Amino acid sequence: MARNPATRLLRIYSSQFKVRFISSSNRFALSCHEFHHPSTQMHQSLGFTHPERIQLNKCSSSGLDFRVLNLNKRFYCTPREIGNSSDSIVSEHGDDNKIKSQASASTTESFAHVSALDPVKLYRRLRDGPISEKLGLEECEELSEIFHSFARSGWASNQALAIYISASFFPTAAHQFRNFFFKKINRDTVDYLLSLGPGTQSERFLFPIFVEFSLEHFPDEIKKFRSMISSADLTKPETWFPFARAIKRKIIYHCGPTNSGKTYNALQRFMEAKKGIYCSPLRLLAMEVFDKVNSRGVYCSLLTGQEKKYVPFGNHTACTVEMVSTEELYEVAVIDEIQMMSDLYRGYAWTRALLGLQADEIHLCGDPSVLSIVRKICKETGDELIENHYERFKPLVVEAKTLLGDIKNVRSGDCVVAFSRREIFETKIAIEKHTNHKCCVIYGALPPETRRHQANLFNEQGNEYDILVASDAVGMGLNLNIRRIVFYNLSKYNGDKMVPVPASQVKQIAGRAGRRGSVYPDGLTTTLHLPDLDYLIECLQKPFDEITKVGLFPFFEQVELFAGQIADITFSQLLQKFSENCRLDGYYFLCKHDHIKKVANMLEKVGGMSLEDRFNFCFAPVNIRDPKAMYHLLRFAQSYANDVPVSLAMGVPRGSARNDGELLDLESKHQVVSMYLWLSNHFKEERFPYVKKAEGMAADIAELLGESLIKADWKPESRSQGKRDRDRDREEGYQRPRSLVKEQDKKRQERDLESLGKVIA
Ligand SMILES: Nc1ncnc2c1ncn2[C@@H]1O[C@H](COP(=O)(O)OP(=O)(O)OP(=O)(O)O)[C@@H](O)[C@H]1O
Ligand SMILES: [Mg+2]
Repeated sequence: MARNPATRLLRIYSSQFKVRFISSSNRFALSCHEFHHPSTQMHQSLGFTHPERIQLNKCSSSGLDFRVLNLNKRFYCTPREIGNSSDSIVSEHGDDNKIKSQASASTTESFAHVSALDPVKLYRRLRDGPISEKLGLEECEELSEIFHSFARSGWASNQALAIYISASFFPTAAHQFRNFFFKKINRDTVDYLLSLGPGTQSERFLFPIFVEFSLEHFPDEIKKFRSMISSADLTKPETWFPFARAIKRKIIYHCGPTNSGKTYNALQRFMEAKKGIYCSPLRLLAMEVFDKVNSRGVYCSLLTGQEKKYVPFGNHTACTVEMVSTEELYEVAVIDEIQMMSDLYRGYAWTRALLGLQADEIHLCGDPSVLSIVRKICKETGDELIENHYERFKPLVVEAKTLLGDIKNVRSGDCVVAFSRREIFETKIAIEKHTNHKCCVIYGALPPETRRHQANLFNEQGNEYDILVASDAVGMGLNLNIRRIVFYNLSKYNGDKMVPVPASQVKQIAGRAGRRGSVYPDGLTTTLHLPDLDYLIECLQKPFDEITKVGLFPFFEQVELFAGQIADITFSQLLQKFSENCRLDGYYFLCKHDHIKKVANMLEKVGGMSLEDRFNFCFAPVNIRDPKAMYHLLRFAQSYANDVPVSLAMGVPRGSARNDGELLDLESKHQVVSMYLWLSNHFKEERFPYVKKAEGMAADIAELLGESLIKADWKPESRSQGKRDRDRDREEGYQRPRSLVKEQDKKRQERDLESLGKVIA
């Protein structure tokens, strides 16, 4: 009669161990205070110390599989090994592959067939089989560990998306799967799973069974998630614009570095066309084109988020890229600064313009970084692509001498670029105090009108305003009379910490110097501090990175469709869910929208707003770090939702600013007025009856700001920068404006004058 292996084992082991037989089945628990080492060899090889806790996972005619719990190691003994009491060899299932394979070779005999089973069959066998016999405590523990690891597996959760098990539902599904398993598992499967242990192997084994289980148990969840996913489908964005697809478009990519005539050439075609649209990255640039084109006798209207200037009989429009219509037909469209498709926040506007414009000819102007992705897009859209490559009119020369850390070394025609408002004002004040130069100032928070005024003041020859102090706001496309760009520093605050300014941005800013047609056709660039020079040179020499993804953002209709799948959720949560679940093709990314979510959160307080109004309000141009501006936006939304005329309820100061606080207040007030104008252009105009008043206020504030900047000789503050700078000063010991410097200091000083006169193409 075949002996029960357990009994045999017990007997064999009895000669070596003192074993307490706990389970009535062939599963054991040995507690090690009763464990005696069978031989010195075993004792040495395992290094057991008393007391040990042993769990026997498996004992059959093929051998003994057990785990030393307090070592958390698994071992396997073959019957021969077990039987040979004097030479007991115990193999460890662990890091040692040799031992592992020896173990699994033995395992093969008993339960390896489980791994070869078709998961569908295995699942059905489990499902239709009897309720499983009770598992031992230790076995339960280990199985639990395996399932726990499965439920937390990123791989499994990711794979589950393919059968429409969402990432948020996956842990629940995995838990129910575990319960099912515990109820229905059979001995071989337990043994096999235990032999795999928690981790990759068991996950790979369990997953197909999980799929079968899920398909049968969660049809509703799967259906729901499937329709949610299909409503958050952002794949194939080229199919969103069937009218553009119906046109055989000719795309001309004007590809080259700054100051190479890209925009100029595109605008030539724009002006020749019967009907044209120019899409600008900035209001200021749209205004510049609007002026230039009209001055050439081509009637051109202006359309930005804030202003509509219709020129009678005009068939041309200069607009900001966000405002471009994909419904109108044009002969020629120009999309300037096309590399902005990859912008993390605003990229979607360029992508939409490229995919959706209904134009016979589309001129793209930009650096080469998105050329290969534009090629791919044109393949998908079926458009013809023509590439025109450009070189800089004049080389940009790096002055290796730098300003030697002394701002007094500025010269007429210099533009000093700094990356914070505080540094801009500090520089302006220092220059005006220590030299005979006067400064114009351009930075992002200034209204475009004021920036334009400052730019004109600087561009005009024969006045004392011959230095420009600016932020990276001068970086894009503008044509200024700059002889030399001087980088005050080359690092900036990214909202979290100081980081080096990206090379592409450095190139773009430096490219403002020596524009063709300006009074200084030879461009120079340098840094204030010598140690920053190498980084400047490095940036200018660096080839353009190839962009691999461009931005997308859903239309309202897509968000609405998605919202239909989910009940009782705030708008900000809805956006979050959308971003978690949306599907995108390989070379698209979903644009960041944290600022939109912040506004959405604030607007939660406003009841009675339709989803569409909410969506559109969230795009209003507001500085989310400016509490005053946020307060006014909330007020506008409340009035709008309550169906009462939206009032401005804000006064304009009588005179120009006398200190930085007042200057900040003017900036902030202009932003509120600008927001009002934007809303009036995006919602029913009759609900915003004070547009005229707002336009007047915007002009007055812009003028006051201009006057204030000319007078400004006070120490700058800033809404958030002040605190940040204080924190930074505390942390790092403020000596002078940060630069990249500290780390690379010594190395660079050695090389400084070597690169004198270095010419960068
Ligand atoms: N063929 C030309 N004749 C006269 N002026 C030109 C010509 N091409 C370009 N320019 C002038 O050269 C300057 C730079 O040209 P443009 O603005 O087109 O450069 P860009 O390559 O678009 O630069 P960025 O990348 O900085 O936008 C402009 O003032 C433009 O008017
Ligand atoms: Mg340009």
